[in-house]
Amino acid sequence: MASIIEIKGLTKSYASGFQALKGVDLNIEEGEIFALLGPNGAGKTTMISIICANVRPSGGTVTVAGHDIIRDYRGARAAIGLVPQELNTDQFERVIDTVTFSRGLFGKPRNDAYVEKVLRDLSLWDKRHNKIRELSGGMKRRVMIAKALSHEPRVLFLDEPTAGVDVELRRDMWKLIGELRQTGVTIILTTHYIEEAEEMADRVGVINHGQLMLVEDKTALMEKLGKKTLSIMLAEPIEALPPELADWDVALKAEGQEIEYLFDTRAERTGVSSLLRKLGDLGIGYKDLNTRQSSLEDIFVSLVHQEKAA
Ligand SMILES: Nc1ncnc2c1ncn2[C@@H]1O[C@H](COP(=O)(O)OP(=O)(O)OP(=O)(O)O)[C@@H](O)[C@H]1O
Repeated sequence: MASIIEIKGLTKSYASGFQALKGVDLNIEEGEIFALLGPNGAGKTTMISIICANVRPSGGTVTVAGHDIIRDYRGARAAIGLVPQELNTDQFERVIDTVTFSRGLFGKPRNDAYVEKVLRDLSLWDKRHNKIRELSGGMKRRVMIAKALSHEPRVLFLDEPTAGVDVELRRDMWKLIGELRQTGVTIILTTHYIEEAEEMADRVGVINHGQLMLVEDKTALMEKLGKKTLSIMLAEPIEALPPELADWDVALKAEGQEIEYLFDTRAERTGVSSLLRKLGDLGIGYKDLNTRQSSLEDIFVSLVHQEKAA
């Protein structure tokens, strides 16, 4: 697969002196769904804004479909459809007009058949004569996507496509994004929902403090994320872990009052019941148990640790 976006050594310092991006290298392959994950303030919006040529980089280069975002701004921008976080459209306009108008903004000749296809793909055709203010929240989001697709871009950016929407709408959106990729458009989305990346992405990039900390195939990343921690609160504290527990990934915590066991939820055998049996055999009693799914934050913490150790 050829890369449709090539980012090399990208940096951004804002006028305040704040360094929002610290040298990002990334290639996006044509036709993939790439999820950019990161906590608030990690630099996701800055990165997207630079690629979409809305914010000027401080250093590095970006090309989109072979067009340099600075030297060939128009060529690069024409290849991109951007769906921003906020709805930014005139509420009194009719659906079909706003989409047709957006196409015109990119200097594309009128093409009613294409606009119809986009509206049909997004299940908006029946609502084409409605004013945007008359639509539900989910439909308004779809209008934003239709606008972004109006000029036939090769890359579609979705900035937090499901932030603040209910579970049902989130699922609809995921289905829709999956369908859009069938049309051949490359999709890049930012999110801080792991589940969203899990559901849709081919590859995932994790950004934190302006640095791309990892870029990985989704399946490989989810193997790492699929870990759970079981905390076993002991009836009596112990001094050290008995050697008989060496087969399990356990650690002694809380001054010997707690055993923590890290296990893979996707494994055929999690080892939980055998561990508890073994504790019984060893005469180690416990008064409570709880499990916790590793979160994106855990991944960040472990990545940051690894970085520091290196
Ligand atoms: N115009 C600006 N001037 C100064 N600092 C800025 C500016 N825009 C963003 N920043 C800072 O850059 C950092 C990265 O912001 P950015 O919006 O890219 O993060 P993000 O990952 O998209 O977060 P969110 O999920 O909250 O949108 C933040 O610390 C933010 O405060």
